[in-house]
Amino acid sequence: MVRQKRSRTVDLDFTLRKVFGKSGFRPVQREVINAVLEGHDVFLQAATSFGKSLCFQLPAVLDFGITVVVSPLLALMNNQIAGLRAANIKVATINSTTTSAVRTSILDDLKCGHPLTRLLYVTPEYCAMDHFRRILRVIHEQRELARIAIDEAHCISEWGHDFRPSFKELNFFKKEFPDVPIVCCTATATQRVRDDIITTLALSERNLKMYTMTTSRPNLHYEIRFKSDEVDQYDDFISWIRAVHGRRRKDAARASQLAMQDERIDNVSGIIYTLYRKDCELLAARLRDDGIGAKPYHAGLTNSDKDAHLEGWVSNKEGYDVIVATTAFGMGIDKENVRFVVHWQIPKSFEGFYQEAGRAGRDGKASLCIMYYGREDRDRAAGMLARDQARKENSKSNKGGMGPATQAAALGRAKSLQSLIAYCESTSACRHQLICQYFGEDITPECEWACDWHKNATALVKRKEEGLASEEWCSTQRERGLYSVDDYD
Ligand SMILES: Nc1ncnc2c1ncn2[C@@H]1O[C@H](COP(=O)(O)OP(=O)(O)OP(=O)(O)O)[C@@H](O)[C@H]1O
Repeated sequence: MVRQKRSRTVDLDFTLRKVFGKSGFRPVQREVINAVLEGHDVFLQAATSFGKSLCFQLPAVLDFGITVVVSPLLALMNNQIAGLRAANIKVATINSTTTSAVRTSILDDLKCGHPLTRLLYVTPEYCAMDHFRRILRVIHEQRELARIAIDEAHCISEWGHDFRPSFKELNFFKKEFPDVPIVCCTATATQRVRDDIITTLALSERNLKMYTMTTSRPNLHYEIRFKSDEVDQYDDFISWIRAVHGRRRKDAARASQLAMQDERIDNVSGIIYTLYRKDCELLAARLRDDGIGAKPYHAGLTNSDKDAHLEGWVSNKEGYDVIVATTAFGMGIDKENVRFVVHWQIPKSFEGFYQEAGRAGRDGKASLCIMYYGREDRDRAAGMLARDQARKENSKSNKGGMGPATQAAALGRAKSLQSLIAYCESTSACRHQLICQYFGEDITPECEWACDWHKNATALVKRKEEGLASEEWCSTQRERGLYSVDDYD
C-alpha cells in the first residue's frame, strides 16, 4: 500500500545535512528516497559508490519504525555501521561476532515492539531463524516494521540457488508482511539477475519502482597488464608503486600539501585482490619486506586480525596502506581515498571484477584499476569454476537434480567468466564501453583517456602480443593438468 505523499523537502535536506553531514543530494537520490518514503518497493541499481546506502539509511532516520537491513558480508556490515555510529544514529547488528550480552540488549529492545534501534543489520541466515521471525511479527503488529532493505541484492540470485540458500528464503518477508516495503540495492545485475530477484522476493509490479542507472565510473582508469607464468609480475607492481611515491615526494607543492594535511607521502591507499589465501599472505609479507605497509585480509584470519587490518586501513594508519585480500573483502567496502585496485589474477566473474574495482576512487578522483591477466590464470579460473560447479551438483541439496533457476545461475556464472576473459583479451574497444555492454547498457560512456585502449590502442596490441603465453602452449599445459588449483576463498 502506497503511503500518502507529504511535503518533506525540508525534512530531507535538513536530515541530509544535520545527520549525514552532506551538503546536497546526488542525482536521483532524492527521487529514490521519496519513493522509499512513500512506501513503494524499490529496486535500485546504480554504479559502485553512487550512494545507494543513503537511499535506505536516510528514510530509516526520518521515518518512524525500524529498518531491517539484510547484508551478505560481515566486513560490509561493520563498515556501514561504523559510519552510522559516527553520525550518532541508533544502529545495531546481530551476527556471528556479536557478544551474547550485546545480543541480549538488542533483542530486548526489539522484543518490546517499539524499538529505539533505527537500523538493524543482519545476515540472510539470521532472517531464517524462528526466534528472529517471532520478534519481527511482534514489531510488525505494533506497526513499527518500517521496511526491509536488501543490500547487494544480486546475492539472492548469485548465491541463493546454492551455497547460501537463506537468500532465497527472504521471500518470507512478502509472505508474512505483504504491506512492508522492500528496498533492493545492487551495482551489478544483468536482466536475468534482476528478474530473478524480483520473482524470488515476490515484489509486485504494481507497487514497484525500478531505478536502473549506468554502471559507468568515468574516474576509474582501467588497464590490463598482460603476463605469463614465466614472469613475476611483482617487479612490475613494485616499480609502479615506488614511482608513485617518488612522484609525490618530488613534487614540492604536493609534498607540502600532504604535510599540511598531516598525510604521509607513502599513504597511497590501495587493494590487491588475489584468488588464493596463500598468495595473500606471501604477497603482503613480500611488500612489507620492500617497505610497503601491506596487510592480508582473508577468511582464514581470526576476526580480531581482520577487524584490526580493516580498521588500520580505513584510518590510514602507517603500515596499513595496502590491503592484500581475497574476495572476503569486496562488496560494499567504502573508503574514499582508495587510489588503486589491482587484480593479481583474473577473478572468477565479471561482477566480482566490477565490484572490486569499484572500491577505487569513491571520492570521485582519478584512480587506477589494474588487472594482471595471463592465459594460464584464465585456465585456472575456469578450472575453479568447473570444480565449484561439480561440487554443487554433487551436494546433498541437489540430489534430486538442479532446478531451472539453479541451472540458469550456473550458466550465468560460466557466461560471466567468459565475458570477463573477452574483456581482458579485447584490444579493440574502450574498457568502459565493454563494462557497460556486459550490464546491458546501450550507451557510449564517458572515457577521457581513462582506459588502456583510449590511451594507446597500438601499444595495447603490442603489449598483448609480447605479454601472453600462446594458446598452443596453454592447451598443451592444460592437457598435462598443470593448471590444477589449490583451495581458495
Ligand atoms: N549526497 C551525497 N553527498 C556526498 N557524499 C555522498 C552522498 N551520498 C552518498 N555519499 C557517500 O558516497 C560514498 C558511497 O556511498 P555508498 O557506500 O552508499 O555507495 P554504494 O552505492 O552502496 O556503492 P557500492 O555498490 O560500491 O557499495 C559514501 O562514502 C557516502 O557517504
